[in-house]
Amino acid sequence: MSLKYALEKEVAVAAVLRACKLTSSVFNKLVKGEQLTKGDKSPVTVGDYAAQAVVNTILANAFPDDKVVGEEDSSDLRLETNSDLRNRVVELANQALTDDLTLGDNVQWGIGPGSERTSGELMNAIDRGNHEGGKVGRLWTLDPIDGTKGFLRGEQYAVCLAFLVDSKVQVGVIGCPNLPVVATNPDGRRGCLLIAVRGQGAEQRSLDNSNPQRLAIPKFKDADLNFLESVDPGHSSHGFNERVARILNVSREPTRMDSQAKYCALARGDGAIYLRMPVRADYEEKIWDHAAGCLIVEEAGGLVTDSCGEALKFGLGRTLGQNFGVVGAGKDLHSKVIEAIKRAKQEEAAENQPVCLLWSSVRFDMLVVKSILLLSCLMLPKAQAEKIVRNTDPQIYYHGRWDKSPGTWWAGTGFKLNVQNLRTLALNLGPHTTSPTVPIGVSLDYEAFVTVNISAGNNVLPLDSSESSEKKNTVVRINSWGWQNNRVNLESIALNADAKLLPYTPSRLTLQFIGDSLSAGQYLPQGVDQAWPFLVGEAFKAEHVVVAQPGIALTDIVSYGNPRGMSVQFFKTEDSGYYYSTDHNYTTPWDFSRDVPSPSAVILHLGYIVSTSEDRPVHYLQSQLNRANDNGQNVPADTFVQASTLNYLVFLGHLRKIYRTQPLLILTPWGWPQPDGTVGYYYQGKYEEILNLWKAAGDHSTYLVNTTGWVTYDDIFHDLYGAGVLKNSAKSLCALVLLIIVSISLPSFSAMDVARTHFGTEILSDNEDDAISQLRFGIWSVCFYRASDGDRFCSPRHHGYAVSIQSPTSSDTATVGSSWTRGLAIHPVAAAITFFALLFSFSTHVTITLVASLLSFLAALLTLIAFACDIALFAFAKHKFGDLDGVDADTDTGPAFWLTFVSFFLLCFAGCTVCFGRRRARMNNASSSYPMTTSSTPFWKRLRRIY
Ligand SMILES: Nc1ncnc2c1ncn2[C@@H]1O[C@H](COP(=O)(O)O)[C@@H](OP(=O)(O)O)[C@H]1O
Ligand SMILES: [Mg+2]
Repeated sequence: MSLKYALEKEVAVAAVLRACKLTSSVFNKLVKGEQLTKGDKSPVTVGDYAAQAVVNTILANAFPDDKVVGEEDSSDLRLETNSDLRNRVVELANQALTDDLTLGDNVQWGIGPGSERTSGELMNAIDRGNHEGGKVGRLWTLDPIDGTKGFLRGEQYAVCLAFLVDSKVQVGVIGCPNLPVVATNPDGRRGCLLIAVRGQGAEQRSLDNSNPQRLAIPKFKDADLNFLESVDPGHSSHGFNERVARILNVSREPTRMDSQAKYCALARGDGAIYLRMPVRADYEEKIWDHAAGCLIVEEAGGLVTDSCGEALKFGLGRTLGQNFGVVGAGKDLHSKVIEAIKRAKQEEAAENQPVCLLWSSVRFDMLVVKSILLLSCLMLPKAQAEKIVRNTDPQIYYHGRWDKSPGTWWAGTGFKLNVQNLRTLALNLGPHTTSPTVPIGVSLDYEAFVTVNISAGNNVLPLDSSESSEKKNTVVRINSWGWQNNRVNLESIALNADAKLLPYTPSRLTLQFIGDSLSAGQYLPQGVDQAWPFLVGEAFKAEHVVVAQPGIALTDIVSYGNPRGMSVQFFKTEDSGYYYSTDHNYTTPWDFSRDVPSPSAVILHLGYIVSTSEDRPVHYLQSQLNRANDNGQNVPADTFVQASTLNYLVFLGHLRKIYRTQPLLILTPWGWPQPDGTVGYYYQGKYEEILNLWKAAGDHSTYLVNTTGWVTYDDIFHDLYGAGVLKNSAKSLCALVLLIIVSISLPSFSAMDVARTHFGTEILSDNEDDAISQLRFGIWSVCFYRASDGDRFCSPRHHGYAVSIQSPTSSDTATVGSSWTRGLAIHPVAAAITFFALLFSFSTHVTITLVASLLSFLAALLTLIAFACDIALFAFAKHKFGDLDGVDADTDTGPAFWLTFVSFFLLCFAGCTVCFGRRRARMNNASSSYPMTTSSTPFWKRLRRIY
């Protein structure tokens, strides 16, 4: 019978010893050029690669089914430009693998003379370390050279290998080629091997695998306490350690060394406390940097946790996720350190108060000043420390497509949070954030989205915390709404310290939309947040993902600046840039497994962008605005459906591989409405053809949604191209011209009379000596036509004129007094108001167009009153002259009468167009809240509207 994990321990020891021999030999011979800089700016040498190749080769032979999480991967090494480096790695690895067998070695582990591997085999061996880790099963984690910077300086580094079962470390082996065997004799023999198996204790051997010694952490007297910390201040906060040291009365200087050699030193009692507090909020500790050391310390009688006292979580993947900081110490001391860390955090928060900062900077000899400042500092409410939520926190509910940076990709991409006791919220954004700002929509508790502009760095969102009450939950929804080139590179989220992040419960209905500019919300004041897919998603209270971009074609062609069509872009993107940046390449497949929950239905609206110009007539406004290139990409209908490699049917096929059972809803494009009310449809009949072919291929959960007649001219062009504004302004303009002509009236325009009377008999008027045959009523004067020669004579221009007619047979007279003509002056007033309505109607601002609308209605009302005056004058004159003795009079309405009538209707229509015709206004209504939250009454009613 053998002890548990004896074989794993033996294999790990053999592998680490060979790797140590390799790395020690390489150090002395390392030449310029034998090192690379990784993406995270950390160095990696031929030693790191070769050591990983050796250890992984041994593990693959001994335990072929075991998974490995290793620090390095071979992608850089495989590049042709790095062939020298690769050859060197192969040479070093083969030297180590073929070295003679020593005691305990087994030839079946792929070692010993004759065990050379090819370059390809060794590269593959390195990449066996690419496993993502996880909670269950057997797993190894390897850091081939931990503390690479120390290694390059010739100081401490370590080869670290740990074996885990179901995320618990069972075996840990660390080789430290430069660690003195006895700490008190730093110039003595160097090279230690530390080994621990869970439940079996920890031991140290020398690097020739001899001289085993059991390890036990000693009890430290207060005076002997000291810290073990990283050399690199970018890896662990030296300042915070100093603060904790002060609280614990630690007087000894900290021991700084690179790598997990610190854990070894702790397990041997060379130092008392391992403390590693994060410097960067977004950095997550890697499992290979802690697993082996953690077990060695624990088996030596110590405890390793995060800075809150929580166990380190090795089952989350390649990192420790949310574990914040790492603390290791003997069991008795550990709880004191955690307590001291807590106090240090509070102190740090309090010192963020300016008064406290002042206090700490005043010299001690200014005792009075210092005392006053201290008192004020203590009396001030404690500054709120922040709770930093990293972008990898599983409680962040991401939606849409995020690239690796991580950055939002398509419009509408964002995240949701469910926060208890929320008071402050700041977004820390990385350098990939679009400059200078990105507009985001923010909605609290399903209220309407409000726009906030944010940029790289720290962005405090303007929440109104006045209504805060403890223990309430707030659902925060945030998304980037810009329809193009708007990326939010989320590094972390800062909440008030006492806020608690809870899981967000997504709606059971999730809709995936795929579309183009109309779906992306191009030109809408709030982009995709006002576009149809977003509104549909909101109306259904669904989670929704919009994958849409202006000008995007279905087929793989260059289209309006998009180098690839949707049939490529839907599935792939690059990971750290946008089209307009140089690193755009569409090579990284999207990870669809992150779509949780996966969509209940997929809704497609594609086709317009690629259609032929015959199918889609150039619309009225386009021709007006001379947008010459916007007449389709001329993809023939048959190609669109089938025949080329990236067409609708192939696209559906690719979609089906991801969305195996979900209904696919194919919307026929809305069509292109013309001002005359007709709609130009394109690819007519082709969508039915697609569906039939698709069904014939065996798919029966795809449906056609025929949108014929759904969209009219007003729906599209009011807001998109300002057509509504033009149409509306045109009505006001016509009304204005008519009213001005009417207002000028007689005598300037002889035909612009409100009413006119023809006399069959020659009669006399007060105003004219000769007999007259006709008179015309204008706004400012009356004109007479002489019976003898037809000449015209007008009364002087006057506001409120009068006219009298005498009966030729009696002394009877008929008078139209000034009270009947005075009211006609309302015509120019209506014209003036119409002028202002016209001016305001050119604006696209909602409030101003509303004012334009009101002014149009006011002008219409005045025109109506003017028209009533016209009617009254006409009716009175007809009655008065008709009743006159012996007079044959025929009174009729004049052109001004009817122009006033037409102006009234034009103004009514102009007012209605602005008020009711705006698609934007309807969209705003449709985006009202969707109260599906589980929390009771929302307590943050809305964002403070200060932006
Ligand atoms: N910002 C950061 N914060 C904490 N640790 C970091 C870090 N950047 C890199 N590291 C890790 O710190 C390790 C070294 O730890 P130490 O500072 O204790 O020697 C590095 O291991 P490698 O040297 O294997 O890359 C690396 O994994
Ligand atoms: Mg490391």
